[in-house]
Amino acid sequence: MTDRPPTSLAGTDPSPDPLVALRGGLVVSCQAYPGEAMRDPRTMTQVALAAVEGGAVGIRVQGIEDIEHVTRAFAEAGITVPVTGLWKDGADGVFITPTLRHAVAVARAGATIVAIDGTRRPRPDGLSLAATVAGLREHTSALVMADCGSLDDALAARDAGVDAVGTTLSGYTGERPRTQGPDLELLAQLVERIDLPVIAEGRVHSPAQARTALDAGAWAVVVGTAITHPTTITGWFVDALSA
Ligand SMILES: CC(=O)N[C@H](C=O)[C@@H](O)[C@H](O)[C@H](O)COP(=O)(O)O
Repeated sequence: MTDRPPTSLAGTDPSPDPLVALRGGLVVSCQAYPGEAMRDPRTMTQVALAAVEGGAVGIRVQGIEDIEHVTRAFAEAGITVPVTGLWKDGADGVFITPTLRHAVAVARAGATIVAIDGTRRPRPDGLSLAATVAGLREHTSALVMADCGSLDDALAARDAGVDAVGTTLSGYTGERPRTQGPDLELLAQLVERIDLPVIAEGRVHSPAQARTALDAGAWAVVVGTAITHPTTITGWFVDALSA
């Protein structure tokens, strides 16, 4: 791994198209879970700012308060790095920005890209994915990323009119095995079949894996846990020492 100088905080990418700004780069997902020590919008904002200092071309943030906080801080600092927002409601089934109401709230909180559940499972509000995307476009100018768990999900999401698809839910919906690292097989399928930006996300745990995902055709690579979740990272080391 080479050391690289920190990127200037101001205006890291002037591109008006958020997806173009992400191309070929690293998106850092900054999330802390309910009850955790770091679950505080100020903390997640500091983590997001640190990730931008390190060269992230995009940030992914969960929860309305965190999205508001991060986007406000970025605006104040003149940072134009796109923020992908999501709202997790619940912990199983369709829980990543599950309804149109959640999606609109995420966009209104300041996200330029809204990540929504992009699976073929029934949504809690009864709307189809296509109706959700259409509704979001009617109310906001945000782009839509579909968090998918399989090729069939991504094909359906493309047909529903999303702007990008991600491998985010691979290994979590029962359609794909939960691979040790990123699901490179699914990534390759999506790159081959889907004529939209394909974002590699989920279990990218090392720079080498991120590089491999990009070389496999990913538009951008999202890393969460391995950069921003110290409890899990600590556990990796503790496990290694106690093995
Ligand atoms: C399945 C699910 O709920 N994924 C969530 C989606 O936002 C996050 O918990 C993940 O941290 C994120 O996708 C990044 O992945 P990883 O932390 O593995 O780098």
